Amino acid sequence: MPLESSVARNTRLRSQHVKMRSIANSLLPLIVALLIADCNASLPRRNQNQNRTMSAGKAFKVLVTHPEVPQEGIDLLKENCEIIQVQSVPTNRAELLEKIRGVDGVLWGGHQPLNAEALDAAGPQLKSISTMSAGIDYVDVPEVKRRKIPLGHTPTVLNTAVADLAVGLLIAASRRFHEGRKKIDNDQWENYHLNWLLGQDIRDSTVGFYGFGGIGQAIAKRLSGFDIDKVLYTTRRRVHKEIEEEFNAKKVDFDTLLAESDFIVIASPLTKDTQGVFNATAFNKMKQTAVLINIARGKIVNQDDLYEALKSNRIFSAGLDVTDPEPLSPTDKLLTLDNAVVLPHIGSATKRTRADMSTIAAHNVLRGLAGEPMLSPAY
Ligand SMILES: O=CC(=O)O
Repeated sequence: MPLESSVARNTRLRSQHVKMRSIANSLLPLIVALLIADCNASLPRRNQNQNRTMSAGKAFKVLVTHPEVPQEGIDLLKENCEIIQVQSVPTNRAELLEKIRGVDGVLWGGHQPLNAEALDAAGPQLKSISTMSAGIDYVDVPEVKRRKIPLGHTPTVLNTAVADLAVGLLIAASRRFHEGRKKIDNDQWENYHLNWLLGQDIRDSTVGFYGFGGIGQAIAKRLSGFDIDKVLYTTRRRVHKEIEEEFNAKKVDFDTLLAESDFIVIASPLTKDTQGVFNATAFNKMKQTAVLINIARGKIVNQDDLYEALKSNRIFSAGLDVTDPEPLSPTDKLLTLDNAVVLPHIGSATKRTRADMSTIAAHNVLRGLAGEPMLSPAY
């Protein structure tokens, strides 16, 4: 039998990896459902016993810090816990600090600071907290850790919603949607010019990811249908070889990412190391035709420098779901630009995703109360 050539072998292995990964991806919702079912089965029994020994009432008091947390999560908590809920929107800090006093668990349903002030107000009996977000830059994690309080968050369930939106922004920014719409509004429809509103092609492009975790990979998966040439990524740690193979992705340093990418997608957490890294120096290293997408956190970009880079056409355009600050003022200079597509931080804003986020957050809280590992621990 002829020996298989190394090219044929690599192709076969790559196709096996892709198949395995696609099976794993399609099983993900099932795995989450099974985990949830497992929680449903185990936690009530445990807590019913605790209720019995406590003889009356629910075992735990849980504060939900937002009145609009989807019912799915509230119903889960209600089975075992007495719920106290903040009623004000936007959250009134005084109400939150008053209601948090003496609770055992907290479902932190907004992006207001979760810090020593809130933890002190709660008191030492607090044993479990979950945010309802992937990013936790508004949480003083060292302070929560120091008090040994389990902390959960809700990554993964929002990957697809955020990735869909990122692709939308990438197309909108590269094909000048915002500028085109303004032309209609201003009665400047000039399509008798052949070179009117020409954009950047996605096909054959190099897409660079600053941060290549679950959300970055979900975006790359979607873009693989757009005939892109290659994926570069900059992260602290290299991702698994199988993932690199699946997306034809290569880890590069930041300067290479800037210099070689046609599209740069920011998909990393905001930390002291990532804050402001996309500044004038970085924009000056990018291609003049480059499109910048940010679905992560506004503060990773120096927004004044971005404004200058867009205004002077140093880079082609930007698509931003996140800004600094949020909400952005309606008079912000960024909004005057034709080549900036700006959205009001709606990456995870779909009905199903919000419901899933509340479900995972509720299970995190219940598991923390039961002294069990959370579904998605934040540390
Ligand atoms: O930005 C949204 C999140 O971090 O969940």
